[in-house]
Amino acid sequence: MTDIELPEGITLLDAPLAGIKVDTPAATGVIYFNGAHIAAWTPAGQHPVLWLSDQAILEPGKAIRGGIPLLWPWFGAGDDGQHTPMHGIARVSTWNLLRAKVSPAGTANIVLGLDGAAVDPGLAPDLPRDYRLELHISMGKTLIVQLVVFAGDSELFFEDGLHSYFAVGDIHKTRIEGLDGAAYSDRLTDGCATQQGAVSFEGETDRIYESRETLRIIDDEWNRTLLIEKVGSAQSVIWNPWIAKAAATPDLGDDDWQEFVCAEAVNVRDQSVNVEPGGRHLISQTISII
Ligand SMILES: O=P(O)(O)OC[C@H]1O[C@H](O)[C@H](O)[C@@H](O)[C@@H]1O
Repeated sequence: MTDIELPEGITLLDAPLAGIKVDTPAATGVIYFNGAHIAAWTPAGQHPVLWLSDQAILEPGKAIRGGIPLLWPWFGAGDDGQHTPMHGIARVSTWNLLRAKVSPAGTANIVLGLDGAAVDPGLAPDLPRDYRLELHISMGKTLIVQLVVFAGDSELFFEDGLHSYFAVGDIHKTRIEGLDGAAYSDRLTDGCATQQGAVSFEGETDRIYESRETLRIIDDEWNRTLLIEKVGSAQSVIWNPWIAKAAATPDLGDDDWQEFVCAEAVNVRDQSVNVEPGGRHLISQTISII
C-alpha cells in the first residue's frame, strides 16, 4: 500500500488491517487503508475523541463501525434506496498512502488517495472512472480531516460526508449546540421541523440539519466540549441508534449507544455536489477539545 519512507512517530500496521499508527507527543491514532478510515485519535492526556466499536469488522472491503467512515458518492442507500454498499464506495475501497510527515510539535500530516480507475467498476457503474479522491489528515492536538474530490474529464455529481463517531462519557448527559433555529429532516418520521435550543438525546435520533454552523458537543460526564468546525458542508447529520437499533446492528454492542454520538458533516439530497470537469470539491471537519 506504500513505498514511502515513514518518519518517526508513524509506523505501518499490517493486522488486523493494513494501515498506519500514529504515536507522537501530541497524539496517538490509527488510520486504516481500507476506507482511508481514521479508526482512533486520542490527543495526549485526553479520553479518546473518536469512538470505535469493539465489534467493528476489520476486514478489507467491509465498512468499519466507528471512527470516521467516509461517505461518498451516495448517502445511505442513495436517492432510490437501492444503492449498495450503504454510504457508498469510498469507505470500503483500499486507499494508497501518498504522504506521511510529522511536525516538530508531533502533528502527523498524512495524505491518502484513491483513483477511480482502481475501483471495481461494478461497485458504482454510474460513475465516470477518472475521478480521484484525497483524504488529508492533520492529527495532533487538533484533528483536521479534509476529503477532496477531483473530477476528471466528466462532470461529477455526488453526495459526500464525514460520518464521525464521537466518544462521550454518557449520551444522557450530552448535548449538541450550534443548531438552534436550523431546519431538519427527521429520517425516522420523514417529517421536517426546526431545532429549538440544543440537541439532547432521549431516544433514537437520525436527523439531517440544514446548517453550515460549527457544532459543540457538550459532555457533562467527561466534563469536556468538542468543537467541530466545518468547511464545504451544507448539512450536519446527528445520529444515535439508541436501544433497539443498537441491539439490531450486528457490529454494535447492546450498550454501545450510550457511549457515542455521530455528528456528520455532509452534503446530501438537495445539497448534492456537482463538480465541473477538471474541478474539485472539499469537505472538512476540524475537531478540537475546548
Ligand atoms: O450503518 P451505517 O451504514 O454505517 O449507517 C449508520 C447511520 O448513518 C447515518 O447517520 C444515517 O443517517 C443513519 O440512518 C444510519 O443508520
